[in-house]
Amino acid sequence: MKKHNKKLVIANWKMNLLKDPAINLARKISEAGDISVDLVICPPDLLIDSIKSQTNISLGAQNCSAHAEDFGACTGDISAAMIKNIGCNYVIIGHSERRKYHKENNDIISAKITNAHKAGLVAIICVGESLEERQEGRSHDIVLNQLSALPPTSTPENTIIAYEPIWAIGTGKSASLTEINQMHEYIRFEKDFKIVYGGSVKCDNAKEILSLGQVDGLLVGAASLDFEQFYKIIK
Ligand SMILES: O=C[C@H](O)COP(=O)(O)O
Repeated sequence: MKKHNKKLVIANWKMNLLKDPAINLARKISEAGDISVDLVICPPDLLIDSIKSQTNISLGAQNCSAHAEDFGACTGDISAAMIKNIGCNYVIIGHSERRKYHKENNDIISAKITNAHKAGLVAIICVGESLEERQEGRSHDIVLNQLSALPPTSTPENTIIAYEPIWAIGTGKSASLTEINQMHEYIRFEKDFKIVYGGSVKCDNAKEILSLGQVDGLLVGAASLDFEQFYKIIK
């Protein structure tokens, strides 16, 4: 049974935008009226401080360190405590691009979620199967295994689950409404948290996806980089 009424739209800018266009986009979004959803933008880390100081948008990071300490000899890492300190309230963890390019497994993802919770951040945990896994009928098992990375600190208040089938990310082919609703229902049976959908969300399919009973919101990649399109989504 769906319990969460307010829709949430999370923009994942990934590794895109230089400083000036990023600030311009964030300011346009911040100053836009008639926004009917809760909104979170996850820019590249280097842009967070500038956007924080020039807009009133709620912000998140796209990753955090798995290291157990907030500070230390961990070259290139940014801790959850640092992300919180710079003014973010959210962090995306376990995106399929990080699972693929950085070989993140359940142990690493679990450590990152624990760190996010300890820092007072809401962890947005990405789960989803590949096309091959779906065709083999293993979607539920894959997602269930990914959900097992959630540490005992996870609650509906500090954790959001993003269902992102890998075959729908950046392909222009989103999952069908039935596929989305069924997987969200399955996830909710395991974890009754806020569950958002990601994967080729555009202005022309966002409304019907958001209207699904099991969908609490969206995680938007490419379409969040274009103001006109993103505004139609959040309006
Ligand atoms: O985090 C966002 C997802 O990877 C979706 O990306 P996309 O909207 O470009 O398909």
